[in-house]
Amino acid sequence: MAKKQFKAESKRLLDLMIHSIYTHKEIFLRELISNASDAIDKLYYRSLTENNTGLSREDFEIRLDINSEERILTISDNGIGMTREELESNLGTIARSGSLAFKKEKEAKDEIDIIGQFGVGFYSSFMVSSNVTVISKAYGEEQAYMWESTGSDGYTLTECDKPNYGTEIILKIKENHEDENYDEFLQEYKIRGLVKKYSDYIRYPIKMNTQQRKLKEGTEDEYETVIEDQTLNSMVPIWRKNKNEISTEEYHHFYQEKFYDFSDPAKVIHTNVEGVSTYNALLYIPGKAPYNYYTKEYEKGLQLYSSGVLIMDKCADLLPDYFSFVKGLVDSQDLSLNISREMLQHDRQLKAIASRLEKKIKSELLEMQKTEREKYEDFFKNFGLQLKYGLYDRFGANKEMLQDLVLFYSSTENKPVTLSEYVSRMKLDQKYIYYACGDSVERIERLPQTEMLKDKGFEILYFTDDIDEFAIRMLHEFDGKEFRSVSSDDLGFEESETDKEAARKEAEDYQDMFAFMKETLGDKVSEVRLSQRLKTHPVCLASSGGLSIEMEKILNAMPNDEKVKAEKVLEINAGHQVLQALKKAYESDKEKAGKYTELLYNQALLIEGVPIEDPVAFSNAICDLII
Ligand SMILES: Nc1ncnc2c1ncn2[C@@H]1O[C@H](COP(=O)(O)OP(=O)(O)OP(=O)(O)O)[C@@H](O)[C@H]1O
Repeated sequence: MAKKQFKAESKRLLDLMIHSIYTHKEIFLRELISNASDAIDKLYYRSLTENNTGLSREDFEIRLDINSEERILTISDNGIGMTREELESNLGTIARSGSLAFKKEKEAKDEIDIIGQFGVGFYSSFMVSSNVTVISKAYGEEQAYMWESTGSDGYTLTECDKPNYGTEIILKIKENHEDENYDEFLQEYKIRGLVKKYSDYIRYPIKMNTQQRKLKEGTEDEYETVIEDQTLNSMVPIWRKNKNEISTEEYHHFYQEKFYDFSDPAKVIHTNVEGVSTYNALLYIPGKAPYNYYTKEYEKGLQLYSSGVLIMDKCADLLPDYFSFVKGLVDSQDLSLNISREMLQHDRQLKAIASRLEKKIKSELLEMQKTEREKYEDFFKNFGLQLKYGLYDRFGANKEMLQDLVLFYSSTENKPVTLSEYVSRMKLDQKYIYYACGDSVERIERLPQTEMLKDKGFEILYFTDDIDEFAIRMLHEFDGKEFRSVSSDDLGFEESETDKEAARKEAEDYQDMFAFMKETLGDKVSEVRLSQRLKTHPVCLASSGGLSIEMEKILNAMPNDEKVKAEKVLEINAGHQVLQALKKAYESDKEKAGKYTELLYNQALLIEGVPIEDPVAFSNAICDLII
């Protein structure tokens, strides 16, 4: 059976394409400039492969011209141009890319950087123009041609005059519309901004006659407007330069301009990778956390460039959440872009790049931790919380990546330390990595629960952020050592048999009294017992379940109705006189013993920073004692 060709209503197809591919009208300029750059690249390629062209790289340029009265914007280039047939096939056939064909035919060469591949970019000009005229003369040809279309009812192709080879795209910009402002595409300021945004790193100069206010010659305070030919683009991207050609100031200046920060970055990471995925990346770790960093408004992501053209301003997939503070950009020729160049078709290459960047960021941070400790501590003050959220996130799946980067304040070093530094200092008889939780270092410093551990010379990590204990629970252990809260049931002390026996006997002596105290407190505590961890303080609270008292405090402060309850144990210091006073009261006056019990329990809550249930009753009980 004879095969039939698909038929397409080209007018409808064009309309559909113009209005559905791109989300931002302004990208038409990026597309036309990219085409001009491709055309120049093709001619430049020819000059490299043919000896007698007499062309050199400096001869090439792209020009923009605004005629706001006539509503005309012109983009011209002195590239390879198009013959009649090429105009017909390239601009008369939707989705035919002469550039892709060229690239395939010539195979990639270092000096050229062809951008076009889908054969649709040109038509984006109809998003902003009521009429598009293309005047083109192919290099080496005598005759120039004019292609003209309104984008809806076909095109005309006629002979015309054009002195030099190259192409001119003349756009008749649409009239303003109720909800569309087209006038802006006739404003020098806007056009200059668009070139900077999307086409700053096109490798040929993009020139425009611009109006400049200048001091009138021979005067001191008279100004005049002069027309000056200006190159609008930077051309050579800083990240494609050799590292040793770039000064720290240059790196910092670029950062401040591009990412709107007043302060210098804490670290610059510049990497050029070749291999399975080839890319350049220039990353910065900010010196200060942006004011909205820990809010929902903060958007993470790196700028993504393909062959020097901006594809995406904030590509979130390039950064994991825990490194969301990193700013910067990635430039790669290997990306499979979708037709609008607004997204990536499938993210395999992107994933590969992201995973390498992640490792690079980690190794640079570790290096900073090792060689520039103060700077690292500053960095951690800014972004440490995010790293700790990262540890907690996804049930600790990022443990390997993050556990070496976190710092906690140390009771013995009096400064933030890493987990491996802690482990390296652990005593021979020390079973666990100890930690204590509280609102501030000063407050934890005074916690009775830390007394015995400190006395034995054990180091304690102070957890002052709400997330700390949750994050560490996800870690479970570090370097084979489990974490233990100073308030937990078992602190892992090695006790001799005689000590154990003495403790057992002592506990037996108070068994009945503790049962009485437990009964008095009801389900507020799960047990009353002698303490292993106190030295001078009379009482403290310990927790015996999976949920610590600190976690209870944090979870209950969250804005939801579900309240949780940690299992609390009231511990009494065996060496404190209060125990004898209690015993005396228990034996002679049960009512008094009951009051003492309530008082001690409330005291323990206060020390812990947990609000007491009935402050009035508590203060009355103290008054009763005084009277
Ligand atoms: N200024 C120009 N000079 C020479 N040829 C051009 C010019 N502009 C467009 N062309 C030709 O027209 C073809 C179609 O252009 P169009 O912008 O629609 O697609 P493309 O650039 O190939 O691909 P993409 O859709 O990815 O941009 C190009 O491939 C190129 O061969």
